[in-house]
This record gives sequence, structure tokens and C-alpha cells, in this order.
Amino acid sequence: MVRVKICGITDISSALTAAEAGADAVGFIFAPSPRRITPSQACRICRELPPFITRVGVFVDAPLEEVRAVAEYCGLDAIQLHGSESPDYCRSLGRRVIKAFRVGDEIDPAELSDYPADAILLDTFVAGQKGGTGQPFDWQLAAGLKLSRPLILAGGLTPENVGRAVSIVQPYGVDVSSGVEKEGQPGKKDPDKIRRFIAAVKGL
Ligand SMILES: O=C(O)c1ccccc1NCC(=O)[C@H](O)[C@H](O)COP(=O)(O)O
Repeated sequence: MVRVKICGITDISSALTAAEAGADAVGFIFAPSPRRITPSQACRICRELPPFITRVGVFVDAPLEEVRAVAEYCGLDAIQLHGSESPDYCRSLGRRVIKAFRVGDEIDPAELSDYPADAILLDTFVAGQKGGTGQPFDWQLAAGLKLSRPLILAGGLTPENVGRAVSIVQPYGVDVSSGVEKEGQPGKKDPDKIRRFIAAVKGL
């Protein structure tokens, strides 16, 4: 079954809605973003979540020590990197890592395969934005992609389009942020959209 990560969580209620609806993971943004959260807020949410939900921290070119400290403090299970972090940076983290690559007109499978992450996330390239763009890329570019690590599809997914995206790309998992938010309110999740997104992926 395709796994679901609900990203850009900023409050306990949305985290619990995601967990109850069947999300496998939730994400916290520790980088400049309208969805940015402080480590102490994220820590409080992590403590309220039930077991078996993966807690993911999202960072963009943050100092290694900062990432390690936040991961330890919040009890994060995985780190998601959305910047230009080097392979050595990734190895030095000593944690499970999801590396985001932003897709424009093409995908270079060798670049993805060479990076020492536990999973590869494909997101949409939008100049000046590191993530949470709400824009899809051409899913055909990722159709048939053979990687040695799990592939997570992101970028502009919604309850309405995720079923088609999954059928084309057949990813290990999907990741959504703005597609499950209240209209025009970045960081404010819509419980109904969260439920409909997860149901669309898992056929619930
Ligand atoms: O969501 C953000 O604001 C963000 C900012 C900086 C780096 C990463 C960010 N989000 C990471 C995610 O995992 C998002 O789910 C992913 O980019 C997809 O976003 P969306 O297109 O809004 O569903």
C-alpha cells in the first residue's frame, strides 16, 4: 500500500486528524516557510502522536549540529533535506534521511541513485522556493523510474489528483502540504482535505 506523509504540520489537532485518518508520517518544517514551526512546538506535537507514526523534520541547508540537536530534542525518526546538502553531509547525520530533488524539465536517474539517502523525494522545481509550492511536475518524467531506494512523490498533490499521480508513478509514498490546507491559508490544514487525500491514496 502506498504510504502517506502529511507535511507542514503546525498544530496538534491536524497531526491527530492525520494519524486517525491513516497517515504513515507527518512532517515539521524547520526552515523559512509560512509553515515553519519551532522545535518546542514540534516536540509537543510529537509527544501527543500515537505510536507507529513516523515523525519527519524538514531542513534546508541547516548546520549539521542544529539538525542533530532538533532531531534529538523532538525525537524525530527521519530527516528530510530540501537544500543543496552534500552526500557527506547526509552520511554525517547518522539518521534516516529522505533527500528531496526538485524536478524541472528532466530527471537524471544517476544523480538520484548516487545520493546516499534512505529514500528519494521528487518535488517540483519552482525558482526561489525550496518546497511547499503547490505545483505538480510532469509525472510522466518519473513513470518507470527504477531506483534502488524508495521513491516518494510530492509537489502539488491534492485529494483530486493523487490517485492519477499514484497510478502513473507508482511510488513508495506520497507527500503533501499545501494540497490539504485551507484555501489561501498556508500552514492551516483542512481536516476534510486530509481525510479525503488519505482515503484517495489508500482506497479507504
Ligand atoms: O512546505 C514548505 O513550506 C517547505 C518549505 C521549505 C522546504 C520544504 C517545504 N516543504 C516540504 C514538503 O515535504 C512538502 O510536502 C513538499 O514540498 C510538497 O509541497 P506541496 O506542493 O505544497 O504539497
